[in-house]
Amino acid sequence: MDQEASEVRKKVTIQSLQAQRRNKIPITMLTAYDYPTGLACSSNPDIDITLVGDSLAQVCLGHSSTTELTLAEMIHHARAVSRGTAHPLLVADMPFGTYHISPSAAAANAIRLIQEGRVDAVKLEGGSEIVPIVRQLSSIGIPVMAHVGLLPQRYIAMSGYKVQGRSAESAQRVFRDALALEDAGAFSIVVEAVPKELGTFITRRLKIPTIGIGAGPGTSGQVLVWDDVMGTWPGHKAKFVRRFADLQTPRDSGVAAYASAVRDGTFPADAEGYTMDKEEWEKFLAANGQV
Ligand SMILES: Nc1nc(=O)c2c([nH]1)NC[C@@H]1CN(c3ccc(C(=O)N[C@@H](CCC(=O)O)C(=O)O)cc3)CN21
Ligand SMILES: CC(C)C(=O)C(=O)O
Ligand SMILES: [Mg+2]
Repeated sequence: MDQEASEVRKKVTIQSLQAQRRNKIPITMLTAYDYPTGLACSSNPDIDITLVGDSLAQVCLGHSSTTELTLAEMIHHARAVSRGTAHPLLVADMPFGTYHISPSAAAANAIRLIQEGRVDAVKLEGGSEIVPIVRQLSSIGIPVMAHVGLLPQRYIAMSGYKVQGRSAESAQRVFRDALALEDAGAFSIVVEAVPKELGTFITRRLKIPTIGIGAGPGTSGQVLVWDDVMGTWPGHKAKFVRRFADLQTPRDSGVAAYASAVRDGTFPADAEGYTMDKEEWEKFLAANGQV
């Protein structure tokens, strides 16, 4: 990252995020999947956290579910995002299956994400059942962001992407999970697709910052997926998505303008190419039997 960009804002830390929570300055998190989107997140001093979400499986690689993403793929993308990241805290999702087998396997894979993927922290989906894993990672100095509520890696087990915590019993489960994950050492927690009352309640009861996605305005921060924000995701638009830009229209018109200019011969123009001294060109022609 160049000097100029990194001078815009000091590197975000776990401590500075805590301060934002305390001072009620909403935390902004946005996903990125490659070098240019990493640069774009980093270009604005008001982005606090860049997340290399496993949503990249769907929005970037065309898979139908995040469960298809491998650790090697995540490392490859995280490493690219890291090259474009200066001040934001860089977090990567641990892909499905890379942290469930045992705390030591989870640690080995998280270490790869840090060393090879060059991220600052890892994010794990799950509740009380992953407490030993979160405890292990936190205890060896790997910052863990937890993720409760709707867990996209379990869309089959949960029979689809469904709002969580709508009954008293389900809300209790999400709340207890959040408390247990904080106690296990998570530095922050994503709360996905829960009623806004619950998002606010959890935020008030926890000491760590909560980052909501479809959890209402009462969380310590918000996160959205890059392609949802930019209007380039052609798939289903969840209720919590707001499009902040429409990049699809200019993108498609760029493709169309290029194709038509090549077709009608207006591209390339004279100035869009190179020239050769006449003398050299004649020498070349003569050497090839032409006058
Ligand atoms: N483009 C994109 N945006 C995301 O936010 C996202 C991904 N992809 N891929 C990984 C996960 C999957 N996520 C999803 C996907 C669908 C819904 C969804 O359709 N929710 C229903 C809720 C229906 C209900 O229970 O009432 C909705 O209509 O909002 C929510 C989160 C969030 N993540
Ligand atoms: C939507 C966020 C929270 C996420 O987990 C992802 O992008 O994978
Ligand atoms: Mg994810």
